[in-house]
Amino acid sequence: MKRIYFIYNLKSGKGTIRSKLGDVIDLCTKAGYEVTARSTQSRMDACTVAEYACLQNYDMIACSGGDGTLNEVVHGVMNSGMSVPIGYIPSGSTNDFSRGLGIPRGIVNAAGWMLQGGRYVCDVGQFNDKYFMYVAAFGALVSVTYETPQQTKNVLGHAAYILNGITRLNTIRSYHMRVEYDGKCIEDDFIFGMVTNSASVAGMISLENFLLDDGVYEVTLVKTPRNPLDLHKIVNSLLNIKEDLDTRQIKCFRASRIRFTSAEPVPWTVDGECGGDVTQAEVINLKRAVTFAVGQQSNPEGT
Ligand SMILES: Nc1ncnc2c1ncn2[C@@H]1O[C@H](COP(=O)(O)OP(=O)(O)OP(=O)(O)O)[C@@H](O)[C@H]1O
Repeated sequence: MKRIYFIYNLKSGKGTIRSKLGDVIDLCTKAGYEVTARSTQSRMDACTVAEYACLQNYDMIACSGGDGTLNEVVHGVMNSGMSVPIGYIPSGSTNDFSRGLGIPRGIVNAAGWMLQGGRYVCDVGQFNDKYFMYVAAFGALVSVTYETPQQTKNVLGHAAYILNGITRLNTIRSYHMRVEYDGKCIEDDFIFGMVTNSASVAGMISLENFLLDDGVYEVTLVKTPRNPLDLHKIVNSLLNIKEDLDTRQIKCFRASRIRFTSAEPVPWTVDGECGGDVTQAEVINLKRAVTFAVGQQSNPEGT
């Protein structure tokens, strides 16, 4: 019999998975799987368990939680060196990545969808020695995703990020950085930068024109504004990125390998979790490195 390992985080979002567990297990059973279920017991538990499930030759790993839980499961699968498909049932407070993958809303809908047989082979990001699925970022706005207290996120969701972000606008820091990619180099003062593979970041910033399996990232760098009007324009542009921007204040480009260097340590966030303070960040797109269980449509092989 096929075996599925279901990892769920009761601490993510509003804990909605708690009341849907029976339905998810029933769907997996009806789809022909023997189910092993485990609630995450601490930070990084999902990583350890996902690696274990891969090494035990489970046929699929299902996980329910937010972007942080998914990130840990991806770490586990990558660490195992195996390509066991991941089924993702979003139940966090923002679930940025799920929008890009097209996962239907609602826990039961998402669970049914991941069991339909399609496979999507997706790029994974490497940020120094960490992996990420949809964003590595530094500076203003994005730091709110991991500095917003979990309890506030659970109760207020997106609104928590926005409130927290606005209260920080007057304390924005600037970082002098050298950014190297594809034989090019930009050196300037930046308040914000992000490397993304996602339809949205922090539930606020919406991006279009991206592919999750093309081996390249969208990079957005925001130069330090010279006055409050500049800052206002930047925030407006960032909250509604409809196409590639390359204005005086915002630099956008695509690349598969980017190196950020600074004299002082810069705090980064990786998939909404703390990524550490570093003077050098090497960001690499690992093309089509992890497989997701998705609906009925698979992405074409080798594109
Ligand atoms: N039993 C536990 N006790 C405390 N923390 C846990 C436990 N299990 C998992 N965690 C941690 O909870 C954190 C938040 O999880 P997750 O990101 O999935 O939810 P979220 O923050 O609500 O969603 P999102 O990232 O989409 O906003 C993760 O860093 C994870 O390691």
